[in-house]
Amino acid sequence: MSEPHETHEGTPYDVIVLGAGPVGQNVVDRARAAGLSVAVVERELVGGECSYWACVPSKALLRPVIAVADARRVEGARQAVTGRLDTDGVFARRNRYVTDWDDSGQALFVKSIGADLFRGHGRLDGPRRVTVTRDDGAQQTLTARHAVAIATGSRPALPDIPGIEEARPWTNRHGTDSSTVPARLAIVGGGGVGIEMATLWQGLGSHVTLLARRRLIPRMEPFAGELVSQGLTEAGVNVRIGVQVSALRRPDPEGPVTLTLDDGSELEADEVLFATGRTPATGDIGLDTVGLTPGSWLDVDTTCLVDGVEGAWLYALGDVNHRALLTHEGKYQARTAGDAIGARAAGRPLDDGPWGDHATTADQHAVPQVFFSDPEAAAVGLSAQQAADAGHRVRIVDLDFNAAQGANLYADGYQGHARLVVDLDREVLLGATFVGPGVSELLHSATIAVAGEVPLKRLRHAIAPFPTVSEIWLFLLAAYQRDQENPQNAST
Ligand SMILES: Cc1cc2nc3c(=O)[nH]c(=O)nc-3n(C[C@H](O)[C@H](O)[C@H](O)COP(=O)(O)OP(=O)(O)OC[C@H]3O[C@@H](n4cnc5c(N)ncnc54)[C@H](O)[C@@H]3O)c2cc1C
Ligand SMILES: NC(=O)c1ccc[n+]([C@@H]2O[C@H](COP(=O)([O-])OP(=O)(O)OC[C@H]3O[C@@H](n4cnc5c(N)ncnc54)[C@H](O)[C@@H]3O)[C@@H](O)[C@H]2O)c1
Repeated sequence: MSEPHETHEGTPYDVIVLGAGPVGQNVVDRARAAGLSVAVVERELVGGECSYWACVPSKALLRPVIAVADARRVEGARQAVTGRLDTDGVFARRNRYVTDWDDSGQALFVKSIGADLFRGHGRLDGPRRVTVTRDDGAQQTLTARHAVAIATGSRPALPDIPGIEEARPWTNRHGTDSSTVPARLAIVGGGGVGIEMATLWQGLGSHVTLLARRRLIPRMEPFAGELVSQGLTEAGVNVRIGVQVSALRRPDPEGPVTLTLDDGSELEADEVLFATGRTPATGDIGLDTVGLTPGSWLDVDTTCLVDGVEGAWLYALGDVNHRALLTHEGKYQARTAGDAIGARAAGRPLDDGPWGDHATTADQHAVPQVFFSDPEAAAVGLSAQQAADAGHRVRIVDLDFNAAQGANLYADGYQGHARLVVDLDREVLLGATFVGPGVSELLHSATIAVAGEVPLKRLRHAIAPFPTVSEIWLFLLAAYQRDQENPQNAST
């Protein structure tokens, strides 16, 4: 296998990666660790959406909002919170975390692991070939001996509503890079982006109206959306569920935007932010040259090889395969596929059975997700409904946090709710959901229990330290045991 720095125009690389977001960089890293030469193509910033306009800036902006809300829940600390958030300080902190949208540090990392970075727009040009078009129009063709990995991510999906262009809506981009606080912000969409943006912009001083056509964060247990809606309302957000936007107008580009809702009413705001889902960034990457449909999500097998492409050379990782649009899931796929690429290139047998080194089994069973709203909502595995739909015989264990003695030292009047979904046939966890302040750090324990299929009989020996939020486990497992002893009182 060749050393990357000996590579020159015309000499094939072992692997070409399209997109240097978190997912692209992880597959580069694993392929390099396998001794393969790697070229990575990036058209914008090395680090991707996650580093500059999604996970990192949103969490950097949310943290001060949540820190103040947490202090207000503690007698003695509450009295010290006397002013408003210093928005200049909050934006300066965000700017540090996104390194002022300068990607030289991440570019240096890519080069430091021995990959060649090509700046420009990458497109497939038939099997194992990629053309790179630079901003100045210059083109270069790269070829791959073993694999091409597509990690081009996703873009905001905007609905086709009259007036949407004229309204110049914010998406996750301005929602995370703005350094001005709109006096009135309308947010359309009640998924993860919608609730996090509502939490942070209301916290920074905007009057936010959140418009959702159905319940909030619908992929989690229904109580998660209800508690988040309650928290947003208490923070001052106008949460409107069951409404749709039917038209927008903004005749003066510098003036307010007016939303017409499907009940005939109108809403005026200084900015409108659309958080209505994502579309794959696969529209202009040459998919047609390898028999695939441009603009489609890419279905993959357990090693992340794209379905329907001959020769085991094309991989799709991260948002583009639509398995779970989360950075940590994409990075897991990238580590797994990177190792599979290495094994295939070396002619070694694959370990791609369930939970094998070259299988992304957790994508099907144990996807953890945290929404950093106030309260936080954290879940892994199946909801009760998903478990029932999948035909499992389940027991549901519910707990209000005020019953969890050790946990409630965390905040005065500590509020929240947890649910376990137990597979009664195997007595293992299928899923867990926690909603409340500080629960994000609780989730990994549940992920271990779900991915490890830890028997509940053994889980009760995993002792939670007193007095921590983890004592929620103690009360959940005790409730399960009580239900087993008195099944007539239990929820199934
Ligand atoms: C507001 C917001 C908050 C989020 N918060 C979280 C969170 O807290 N935790 C979490 O896990 N997930 C979060 N997500 C989801 C997360 O951002 C994505 O799952 C993640 O960015 C996917 O990584 P990726 O590498 O697949 O794609 P991206 O991060 O989108 O990176 C893709 C890269 O490919 C490049 N590219 C695209 N096309 C080409 C081409 N043709 N040629 C060359 N380069 C190309 C792009 O420029 C980009 O740099 C959030 C999303 C949003 C919108
Ligand atoms: N902390 C995190 O992990 C985090 C935070 C934010 C986003 N994300 C991920 O990023 C991805 C994108 O998030 P998102 O919130 O944009 O998408 P989403 O798919 O989670 O939610 C979009 C919401 O918009 C609604 N919607 C769609 N079209 C609409 C329309 N025309 N009018 C009104 N509502 C409409 C949908 O019903 C849905 O509830 C998600 O997969 C999410 O998990 C993760």
